[in-house]
Amino acid sequence: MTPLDHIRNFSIIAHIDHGKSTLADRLIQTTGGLTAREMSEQVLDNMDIEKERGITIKAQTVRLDYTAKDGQKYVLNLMDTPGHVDFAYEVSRSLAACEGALLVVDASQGVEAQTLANVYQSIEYDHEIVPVINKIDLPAAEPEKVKQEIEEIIGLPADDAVLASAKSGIGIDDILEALVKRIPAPKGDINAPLKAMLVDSWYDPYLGVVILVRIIDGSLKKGQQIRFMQAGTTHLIDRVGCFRPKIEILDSLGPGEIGFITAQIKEVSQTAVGDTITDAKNPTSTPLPGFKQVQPVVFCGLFPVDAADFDKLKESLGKLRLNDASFSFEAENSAALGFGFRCGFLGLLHLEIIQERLSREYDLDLITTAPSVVYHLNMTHGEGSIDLHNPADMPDVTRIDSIDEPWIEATIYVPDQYLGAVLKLCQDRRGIQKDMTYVGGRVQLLYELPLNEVVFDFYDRLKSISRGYASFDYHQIGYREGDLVKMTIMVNGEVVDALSMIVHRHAAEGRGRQMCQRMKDLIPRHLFKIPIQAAIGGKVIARETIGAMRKDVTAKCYGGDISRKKKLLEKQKEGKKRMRQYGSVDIPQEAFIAALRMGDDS
Ligand SMILES: Nc1nc2c(ncn2[C@@H]2O[C@H](COP(=O)(O)OP(=O)(O)OP(=O)(O)O)[C@@H](O)[C@H]2O)c(=O)[nH]1
Repeated sequence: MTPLDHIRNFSIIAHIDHGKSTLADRLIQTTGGLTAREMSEQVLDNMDIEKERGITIKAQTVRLDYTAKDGQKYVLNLMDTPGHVDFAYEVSRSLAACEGALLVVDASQGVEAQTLANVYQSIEYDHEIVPVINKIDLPAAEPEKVKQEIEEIIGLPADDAVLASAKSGIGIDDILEALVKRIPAPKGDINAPLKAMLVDSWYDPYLGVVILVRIIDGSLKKGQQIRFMQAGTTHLIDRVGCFRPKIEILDSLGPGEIGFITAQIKEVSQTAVGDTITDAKNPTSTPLPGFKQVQPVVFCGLFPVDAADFDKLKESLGKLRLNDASFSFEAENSAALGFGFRCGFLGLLHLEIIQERLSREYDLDLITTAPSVVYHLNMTHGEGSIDLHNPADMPDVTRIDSIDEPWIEATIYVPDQYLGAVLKLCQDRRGIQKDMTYVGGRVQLLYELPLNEVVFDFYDRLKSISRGYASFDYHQIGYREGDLVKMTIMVNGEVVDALSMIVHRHAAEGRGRQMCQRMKDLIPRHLFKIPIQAAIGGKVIARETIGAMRKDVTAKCYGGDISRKKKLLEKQKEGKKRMRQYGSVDIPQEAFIAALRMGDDS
């Protein structure tokens, strides 16, 4: 156990790509957590996808030993935090376990939307914040300008900001000293009953469920009976340890310390993040406030391209959920796509990551239906209100009084040469401008937007119209009534349930036309005409027709017998009739995928 005044708990907060993971690696290397040889690039990002995309998904904690210039030995607990908006809740829980934060800002980019969102959270937790201006090795670095931005935009003094390059190792010692000197030591009472925060948990194939804890009071050791206060369950601790980043087993964890425990727990779902862990026999009387439960906000259907893969998909989703309690799935049946699952995600990136892991790690070929948000339907005839997760399930309009949709408040930073395009994008997406401020050569925009307009492709569009320079962050601000309708797509008179979507009435026609055109290009000609229609209720708002392909059955009978020719033509007609009768149109899988991939030209 480390004495309280020799512990420092901190997280690193930054906008995506400003160098958090590189800095974390450098700190681990400098304090001897890993030798240079062991140091594979970015050890904290340990999932393949994280490495490839260069983003951090799961927050990790590493214990560092540091002998400061004052000759004292300190234990520094570093919590890595993810940078993407979809995972903002993980930032929040890591911050709750610390007393301070390193605020990393890229010297060539300056303060970005996420820097701001994260730093405000950190301020809410009363953290001591140490600004670090990273990447000063870059020729485009402008540390003085960035200091000014930190002061003007965030309102933090930046005189003593540390200038650093995580890549070339400049300023690393200064950062370590600043951590010891400026971040306060944790408080706690070893003699009080155990009180610890369940910070995070994940499934490890060798250890079972691993629980990351921050001890407030008391201590934790092997063989101790603990109770999760919120869940009301009791468990026997079988391991106590920390990450350096390699696992190290410890005798115990004391106040102020961060480490992990295992207690033969089989599923992550049994461990609620934010729960208070206490001693089963001598419990604390005051549990921690806990965290808000995260709710999936974006839903879509996942269907196997090959129907035989259904069981495999089910099993794979179950495995993924073991480690990610924030996504949900339940079986769904679509007339167009067969058996699949309706899945809920924290955002589009989360959706893409799960989708990619399913195809890469589990070798599954999938069709994803259009992502949708959760609508509140206020029903007539005293039926109350219901949550709609799947547009295909929308009840008859006569039973619906009004529809509420989720709204967000978005902060966008954009260099002023792209301002016009960004304003237009926000306007097109029904945005309401709340504020616009100039900071240096950039503009900070505050917009209220319906989430439904953002989930499709807003982020991608924003990046492409600003050549990657705009940054974006958002949080939900509640539900508002909207003039929303369900649009269905009919192919040959039959509703294709997988293509149903909820849209704003004014956008319906445009979207409908676009869908019909895409389907027209993608469905091959058949022996009969195929109308493709977009409709609201019974009313068709857009229509395309795929012309019939006339198979030249008579081609083979050159010359000769007219009666034989006639007979063949008759037969062909019959065939046509049968096709029409069944109403069966072969829609290739690519058609769904392409039709659902709106955006490229919307
Ligand atoms: N030139 C230079 N490049 C750096 C420095 N620090 C990080 N980088 C590079 O910047 C890119 C982003 O760094 P990461 O450490 O992955 O950024 P991050 O903030 O952890 O990103 P997320 O994990 O996605 O939130 C990488 O290509 C790094 O090699 C630096 O000091 N100088």
